[in-house]
Amino acid sequence: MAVAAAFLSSSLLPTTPGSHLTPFTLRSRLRLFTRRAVVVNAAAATLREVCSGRVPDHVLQRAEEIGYVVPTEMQEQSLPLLLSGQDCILHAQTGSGKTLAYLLSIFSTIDFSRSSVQALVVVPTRELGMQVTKVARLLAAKACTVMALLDGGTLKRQKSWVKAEPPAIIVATVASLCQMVERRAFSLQSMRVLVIDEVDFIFGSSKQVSSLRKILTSYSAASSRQTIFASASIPQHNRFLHDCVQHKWTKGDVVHVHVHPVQPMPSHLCHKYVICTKKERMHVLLSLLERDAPKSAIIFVAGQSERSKKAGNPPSTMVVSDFLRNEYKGSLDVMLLEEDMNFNARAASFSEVKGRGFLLVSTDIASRGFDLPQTSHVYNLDLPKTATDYLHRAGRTGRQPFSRLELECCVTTLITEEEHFVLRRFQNELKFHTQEEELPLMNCFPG
Ligand SMILES: Nc1ncnc2c1ncn2[C@@H]1O[C@H](COP(=O)(O)OP(=O)(O)OP(=O)(O)O)[C@@H](O)[C@H]1O
Repeated sequence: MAVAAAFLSSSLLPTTPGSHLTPFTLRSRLRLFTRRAVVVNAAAATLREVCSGRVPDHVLQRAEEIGYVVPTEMQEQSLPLLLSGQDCILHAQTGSGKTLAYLLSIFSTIDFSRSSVQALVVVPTRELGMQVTKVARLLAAKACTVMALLDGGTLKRQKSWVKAEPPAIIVATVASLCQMVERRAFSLQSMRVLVIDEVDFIFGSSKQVSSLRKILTSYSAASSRQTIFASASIPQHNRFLHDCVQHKWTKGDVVHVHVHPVQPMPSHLCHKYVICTKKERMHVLLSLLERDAPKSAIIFVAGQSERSKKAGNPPSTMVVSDFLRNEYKGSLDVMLLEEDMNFNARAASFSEVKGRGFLLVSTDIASRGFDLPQTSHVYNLDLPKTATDYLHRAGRTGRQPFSRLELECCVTTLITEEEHFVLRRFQNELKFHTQEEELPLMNCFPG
């Protein structure tokens, strides 16, 4: 199996305070790691072999039944480190299988017979939390309890459950977790693994950052747990690595597993753009949908501004989904996912979308971690705000690690003439190529 060199940036950290690495030590450390990775790859053909002796057999058996037989490239590179208990920053492309990697690390560490919170996975959105919980429960197969503490109305009930019988694994959003810990529903003193998924996103939110710091330093100590950060994008990762050690979010020997460091965008995705006016956008989208005939698609729309909310306007997501419900004549179900929907409606939308052909109209809440492997097309009806947002939106397609060539995975962005330079900037930053598409023939232009 081919190996891309992972870049272990822990090698960039001074091993003792004040010490510095010379280019020589850096080179020799990298050589050492590359050699070690090759050895691991030569010997490791299956997930079972990579995890052998570390992950309980019943979990590996469940993994195989689900279809996780061969490790992805990022799993091959990270699992030997994760399963040795090393603190890790998993920095790898969207759809590379980070969830399974950190969950296997959790299952290798927890004591299935103990009733205490031993592992915590922190996620930025309810939907990602629901997804991670589902995979964890599938793997655990009732050998331990996995509880989801996600924002919504059930927290009160969960407080009594968690007190009566603490689950071994908790998957939580930052706000729900802090609410529970502060109300002393449970303690994190016996936590042995802490995972922060989409770490750059959570750190990027000024609302969540102080709570996140508490989770990292006040509720338990880095020395008593394994800490794992995951994301496809960790801007200024050397700085982040430095902060991890400096602020004691991790142990001093944290490892940065950086898979495909020079190519953040998965290479199997194709990128296109169509230049049109804002007025033409929805009709252009309709024609694209008719022409592309996606298996399933996510249509990203900008979130509603406070000003527009105050003016009583409907959110763009609703306008677009109503338009598609009226005009789209294909067989896919039009679904809507949006921040302001209540918990039950969001949960229903999210579960309905699974298993059927869909056109999901959403804001960026669907751009992080969402795993809907049947998504063949992504449409950016509005240009994302940053290159990182583009990366995560694009990464909602092409998510079947071993059958990528069977499905055409396309990201199409609708832009005005004036926005073209922004797309070019994203292209340079993320190192991908976009191709201009002719404006598709439209049945009816807006009057
Ligand atoms: N070893 C494997 N064999 C087969 N499928 C796998 C394997 N590992 C992961 N997958 C599948 O690959 C898809 C992507 O995995 P996952 O959601 O963990 O990606 P990710 O790296 O977390 O992506 P993102 O950064 O977008 O959140 C999922 O559908 C998952 O079930």
